[in-house]
Amino acid sequence: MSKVAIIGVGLMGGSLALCFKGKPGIRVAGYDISPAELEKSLKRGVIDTACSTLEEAAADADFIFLCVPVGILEYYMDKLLQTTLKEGCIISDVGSTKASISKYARNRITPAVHFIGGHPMAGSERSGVEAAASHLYENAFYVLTPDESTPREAYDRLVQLLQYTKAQIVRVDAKHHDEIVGAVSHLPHVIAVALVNQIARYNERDGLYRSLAAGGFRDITRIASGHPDMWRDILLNNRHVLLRLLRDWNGEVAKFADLLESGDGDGIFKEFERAGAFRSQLPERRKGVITALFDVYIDVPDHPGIIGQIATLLGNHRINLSNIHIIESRADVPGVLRLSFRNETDMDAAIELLKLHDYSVQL
Ligand SMILES: NC(=O)c1ccc[n+]([C@@H]2O[C@H](COP(=O)([O-])OP(=O)(O)OC[C@H]3O[C@@H](n4cnc5c(N)ncnc54)[C@H](O)[C@@H]3O)[C@@H](O)[C@H]2O)c1
Ligand SMILES: O=C(O)C(=O)C[C@]1(C(=O)O)C=C[C@@H](O)C=C1
Repeated sequence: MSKVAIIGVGLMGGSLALCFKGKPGIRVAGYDISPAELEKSLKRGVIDTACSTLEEAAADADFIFLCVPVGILEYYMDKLLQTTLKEGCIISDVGSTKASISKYARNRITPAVHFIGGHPMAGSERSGVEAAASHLYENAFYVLTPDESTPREAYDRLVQLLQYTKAQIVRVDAKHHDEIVGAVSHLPHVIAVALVNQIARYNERDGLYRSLAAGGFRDITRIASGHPDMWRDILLNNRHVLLRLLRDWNGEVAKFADLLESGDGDGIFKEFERAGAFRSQLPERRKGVITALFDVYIDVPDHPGIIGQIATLLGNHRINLSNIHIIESRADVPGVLRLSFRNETDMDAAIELLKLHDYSVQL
């Protein structure tokens, strides 16, 4: 029997619990500061056992997931390291920033247990266990940030458990994660909130602003309804990255002001054209925009049936392909195919096989 302890059974923790609960050989224990939340998660069947203390949840656990706001991760890390944990226990988290908690853990962790930071790139503006769903992570990227001191065995064990989320695991350096996620998640939240507050200010003098706010405003501002506690912690934690991003953002806004001032229609057209082209390349059916690390690119000659041949070749060798995408396909140039795999093992096996069949493979 494996015991999984979820600390903070809200949207993210509750969704993880739902992925693991009822799976063969797994028991899910939950702890939350709010007895009401914990009671709800037990009633909803999200966890097997509700624990009234952190120590009770952590005792004998094989995996502990910290699913609390970023600002209290270090506090819980300390508390966990003061309790008796099972030898080989893996502590992970789902916090939206990774550099500080990874560094904090690295400086304190004892050899008997492991910390591997995590961040599923999925979520919503809602919070609490009512919003939890077993499919929340499906097809999303799930970042893990092990470092050079993380034993391979522990990393593999965590990846194995996370297969139940049906997410695509990507391994990223913690600082690199914070830079990219600062740009693709934290900055957009700041922009959405600032925009809503600007319009709310106009609406105070003329209520027609709110009435006429239609699809466009709703689409770009859904994320402005995120939980203030959670976002305060994230933004403060990643503030050095965000300050740099906001300076860049000011530049983008200033560029538009210049284009408008000079009446530069071509310039405006080009801005929209460039944005549309990039946006159309965002991964489909996925909930984040971090580049998959399990992608390979192959040059393919321009002849009919080539995609089928490659898919069949991989299929015959039981290598699971999660996506196939034609990047370039013109009569006068060789095509480029992007093959995506769910994990490193499949990707490595595919590279070996394709090279054996004389394909030119690039990572
Ligand atoms: N919401 C998202 O879209 C999203 C996505 C990815 C990662 N995250 C990260 O996941 C973490 C949890 O976010 P969430 O959206 O699940 O929030 P949530 O509010 O839905 O859940 C947090 C849970 O933690 C509990 N909690 C709060 N303080 C606690 C404490 N001191 N001790 C024990 N439990 C405590 C709350 O009662 C709640 O049940 C955050 O670190 C956040 O950055 C959120
Ligand atoms: O979809 C949303 O509502 C989210 O805000 C999810 C989102 C994101 O920005 O993509 C928000 C915070 C996370 O840490 C990860 C994902």
